[in-house]
Amino acid sequence: MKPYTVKPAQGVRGEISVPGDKSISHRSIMLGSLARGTTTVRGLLRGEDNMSTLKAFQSMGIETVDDGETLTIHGKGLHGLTEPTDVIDCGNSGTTIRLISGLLAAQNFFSVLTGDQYLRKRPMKRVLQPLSLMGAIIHGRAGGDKAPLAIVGQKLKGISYASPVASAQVKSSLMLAGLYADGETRVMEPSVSRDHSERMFRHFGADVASIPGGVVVRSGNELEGREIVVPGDISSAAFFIVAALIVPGSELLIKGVGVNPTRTGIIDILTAMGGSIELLDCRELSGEPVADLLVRSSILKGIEIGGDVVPRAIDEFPVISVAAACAQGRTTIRDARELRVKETDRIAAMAANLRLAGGCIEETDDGMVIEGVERLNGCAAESRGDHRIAMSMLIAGLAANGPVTVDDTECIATSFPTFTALLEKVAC
Ligand SMILES: O=C(O)C1=C[C@@H](OP(=O)(O)O)[C@@H](O)[C@H](O)C1
Ligand SMILES: C=C(OP(=O)(O)O)C(=O)O
Repeated sequence: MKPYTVKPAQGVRGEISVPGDKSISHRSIMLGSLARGTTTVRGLLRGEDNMSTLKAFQSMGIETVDDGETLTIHGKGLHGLTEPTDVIDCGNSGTTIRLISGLLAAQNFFSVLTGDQYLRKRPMKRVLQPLSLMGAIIHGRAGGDKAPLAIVGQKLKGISYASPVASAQVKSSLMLAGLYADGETRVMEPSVSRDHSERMFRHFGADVASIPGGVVVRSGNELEGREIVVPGDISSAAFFIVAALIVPGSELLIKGVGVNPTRTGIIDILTAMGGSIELLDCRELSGEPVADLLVRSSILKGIEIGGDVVPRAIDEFPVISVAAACAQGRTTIRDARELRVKETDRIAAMAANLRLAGGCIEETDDGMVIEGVERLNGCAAESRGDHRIAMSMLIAGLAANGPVTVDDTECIATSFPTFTALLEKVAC
């Protein structure tokens, strides 16, 4: 347990850079390992989730050198991984376990994947079921839905799969399997999820193409080592964007944030609520759009949120619920049932925590209804071991009328190890 307390702030001011994008960091380690030759990654997120991915590839014979600035990966080509001699521990990372399940299903060796107490409760059938259609042999607890997973690598065949959920993890897992499968692998999704895999596959020379509502991968191309620069994580920037909007007297510049349109739901939602967020100096890094964000405190208004914007902002709903609790009027969030199967049930966790802070919030099956209050209270909040819940409640503390203490903030290291240091830098 590592409690942390945030006191009400007079403003959130200055200039910061947030650490590298978690999704892009995972994919750069994976594709760098599968490519021939050297890949260099600058701006890699060194959070616990990404370190789980890095250790997984090291345990399969990949050599890496990290000088603190650049991670160098000595890739061994598509068929260069070796059988891990022990169980691979994916820690808290859904992205690690789901993506590498697709990759390992196609290797000529046996592997076992597990994770922490939270990851072992999360559903895996969403990837294992389509992988089994490709010919994968994967056993898991709870009828094949929960880790630990035992994977007996096989020759796979391409399939055409329409995923019932918009999930970049499902899509990417099948894309990785598709690098090895006979023929082509098509994945369709009900609305667009983050497309970092598509962009990075292309960057490394894989045969990948966008099709209406999805993506197609053909096996055959070797991947070639590349130089990658990872942009700042918009999911991490989101906490500071909301902080600057809800604390009066704020003006914050967040430099070098990834603004891939499949991730900018948070900007669209907060702008629709009346938030002042300017995109400055838009540019491109390794095939990903980047901008500096200038955020000024704003009077927010409640809105209706649902549909296609939801997967484009999926990790941001905990902090969006904080913004909604500080807005005028009612915010309704729909179509966000996926929040119930993240590190924790994020709908239940935010409803309980915001109520402790004097918020007026009702849970629905697939979202929440939040009535804004004039000012949140100080309170003792519970992270439930979920990094995004911990950070969201600390942001709520900046705008509350008394201190907010979060009971356990160790989990923040999952995605944003420098969070409290940056908070102390900009909160006045
Ligand atoms: O592919 C990725 O990097 C991720 C996809 C999302 O999960 P789902 O695919 O389950 O929506 C997101 O919540 C997660 O933090 C990262
Ligand atoms: C849900 C998340 O990640 P993952 O699924 O990789 O554990 C997250 O970072 O909010």
